[in-house]
Amino acid sequence: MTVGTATSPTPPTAKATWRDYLSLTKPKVISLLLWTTLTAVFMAAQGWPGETFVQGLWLLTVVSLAGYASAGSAGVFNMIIDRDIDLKMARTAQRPTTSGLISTRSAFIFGLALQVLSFAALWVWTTPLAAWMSLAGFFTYVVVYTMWLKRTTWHNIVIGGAAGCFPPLVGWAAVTGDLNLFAGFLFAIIFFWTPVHFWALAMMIQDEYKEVGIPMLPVVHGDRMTAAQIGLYAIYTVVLSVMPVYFGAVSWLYFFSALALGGWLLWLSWKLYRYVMSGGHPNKKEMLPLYLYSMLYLALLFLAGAADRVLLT
Ligand code: HEM
Ligand SMILES: CC(C)=CCC/C(C)=C/CC/C(C)=C/COP(=O)(O)OP(=O)(O)O
Repeated sequence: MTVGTATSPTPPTAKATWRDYLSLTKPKVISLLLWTTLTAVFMAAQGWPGETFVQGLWLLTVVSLAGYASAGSAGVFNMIIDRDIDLKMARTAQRPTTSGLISTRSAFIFGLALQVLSFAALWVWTTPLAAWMSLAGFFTYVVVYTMWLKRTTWHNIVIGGAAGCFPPLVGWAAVTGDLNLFAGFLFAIIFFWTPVHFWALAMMIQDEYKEVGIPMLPVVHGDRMTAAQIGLYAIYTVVLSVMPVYFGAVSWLYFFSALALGGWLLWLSWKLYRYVMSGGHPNKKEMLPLYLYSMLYLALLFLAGAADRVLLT
């Protein structure tokens, strides 16, 4: 997490570098989004995703670059739309769109170019459905979450969080040109995981959200309600994560991994719930483990899914 301090706009003489443009794409967040895309490629292919080594490598390269460009473009538009509130929060005040280092016009052209290139590349070199799925993710994040829900309701990240569920569908559709029930489970797992991931963080930085009037759950309904909702969503996530085993889509390797990983997610959520219910105040020491583990959880769960389907199913 980057923690900065609000500063005045950068002088117009300062020149943006490629690193500044890269930062608009939210690279760290994308790394996990892309991981869910690439592991889904292997889950769909149930092996190397091509008839020859080169074919598979080509598909992985296209999906990685186009997936990055699409999610990156969504990040760029998010930073353009949110530049007024980003300027007022220490965590986001240094962004090139808020400091004025990159103009709105340049950011817009950059974001649009990334999205157009990504859509075309997925369409031409993978499948049209993969291109549509990435556009759906982009639309959900930029329009549904950022423009509509983020500033209006605490349900913002539950509904808007659907954006982050599209990357595995992009990977799956890139291989098969189709979607199935298992791909639907991958979508659902991320859908229910997102509130656990985000609300743990939102509790820590709720003062900033409050100051800029963003109605995140801890701001609107307090810590107890947030801790309870985190617990509920953690239960949904773990239950959903083991369900594909029942349908025979994955086997024991995934099953035991999902149980172990999920067990720890439940334990950390329970610990947080107990702490908050006993009157404890949200702080880094208490919230950080769940926030950080949530990301490891998702990464390892998807890895287990890919390993299982490639080696065993
Ligand atoms: C609407 C849904 C989501 C919201 C509101 C959200 C919000 C956030 C926020 C505010 C941060 C802190 C970033 C920072 O410190 O600048 C963060 C970090 C992160 N998020 Fe999410 N997130 C969401 C969904 C996702 C999804 C679906 C993924 C990947 C599958 C993801 C992966 C990450 C990663 C890897 C980080 C760590 C980034 C870092 O260390 O800088 N997030 N998230
Ligand atoms: C397939 C495809 C294109 C998917 C896009 C999915 C996507 C980009 C999800 C991002 C989730 C995320 C970082 C939310 C934080 O936004 P925020 O505005 O609450 O965070 P901030 O305050 O750090 O800007």
